[in-house]
Amino acid sequence: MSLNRESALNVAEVLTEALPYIQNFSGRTVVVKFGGNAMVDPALHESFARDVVLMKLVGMNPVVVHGGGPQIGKLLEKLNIQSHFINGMRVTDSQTMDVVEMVLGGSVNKEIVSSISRNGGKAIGVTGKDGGLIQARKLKVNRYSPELGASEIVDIGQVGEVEKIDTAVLKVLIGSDFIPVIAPIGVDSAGNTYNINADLVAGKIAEVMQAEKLMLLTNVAGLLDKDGKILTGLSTPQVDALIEDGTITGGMLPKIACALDAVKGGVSSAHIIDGRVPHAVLLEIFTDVGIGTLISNRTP
Ligand SMILES: Nc1ncnc2c1ncn2[C@@H]1O[C@H](COP(=O)(O)OP(=O)(O)O)[C@@H](O)[C@H]1O
Ligand SMILES: CC(=O)N[C@@H](CCC(=O)OP(=O)(O)O)C(=O)O
Repeated sequence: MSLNRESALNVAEVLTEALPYIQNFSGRTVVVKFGGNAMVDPALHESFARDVVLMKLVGMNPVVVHGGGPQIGKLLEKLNIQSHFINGMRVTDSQTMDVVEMVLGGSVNKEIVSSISRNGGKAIGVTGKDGGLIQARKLKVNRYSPELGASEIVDIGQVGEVEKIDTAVLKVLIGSDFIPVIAPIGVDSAGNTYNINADLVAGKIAEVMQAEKLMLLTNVAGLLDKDGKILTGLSTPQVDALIEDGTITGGMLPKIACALDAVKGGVSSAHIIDGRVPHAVLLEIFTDVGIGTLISNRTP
């Protein structure tokens, strides 16, 4: 692409504006969760990969955790396997688990690794089974039952929560300048495999790595109120009230919970941002343009 003098000056301006951010974040870990909904558009997939490569080139340590809910849904549908969600979690029997592992650990993971490689980065794809990265246990889900008039624990199959992250494999990869690309599948000490919501994995990884930022890319502009306005800078009690009055539901539930947990656990800030915006990651990191919902340990 050739630039005229005016646009070349704009480029120079943008680069100098980015300088303090590059200096501040150099050597810091940034965990980026690439949601399944945000990755359906090939052009956006490519711009995401370029952003990650650029972050690495300017000295940050990006760690990618990916979802793949819609991609899992498509294959289940093809195979005529019914699927449903409780509290934003996919009910996972053993047949569904096989499909989840195939899609997350296989096609989706390798597609992201390939697009990062195509754009000049060195990525390595792993699932939580590799190097014992994600030790999991069965998730107990509490759901309000109108029949009982109280909440009850429901069994949603092989759905897990993170018990422990063993960072050894991540440190080896980052130390050798690879970009880790992580599929949210965990395993327990008995060898049982678990399907884990990708937001929860991203939050825990950000916490144990004491990341500078946790960025959750999704298919909405951020956390929205009932009128569709973006909410930002929220405290835990405010979030609890929004869950209680039904403003936050479905896939936004694990997202907001893990963002709050991550900042409580020492991550400087968590961002829920619109993955449908080209270069959403770069805009968030290198500019003052506040996009999406920010949750930081500086909120009241
Ligand atoms: N208050 C809210 N603000 C924004 N999105 C919400 C809210 N409550 C529920 N949602 C739903 O959460 C979805 C995002 O979660 P999810 O579908 O799991 O995305 P991803 O695949 O990116 O993880 C949105 O598309 C929206 O349907
Ligand atoms: C337990 C559970 O719900 N696991 C998710 C894992 C993938 C995921 O989290 O994908 P997104 O980020 O695209 O939603 C699922 O089976 O869909």
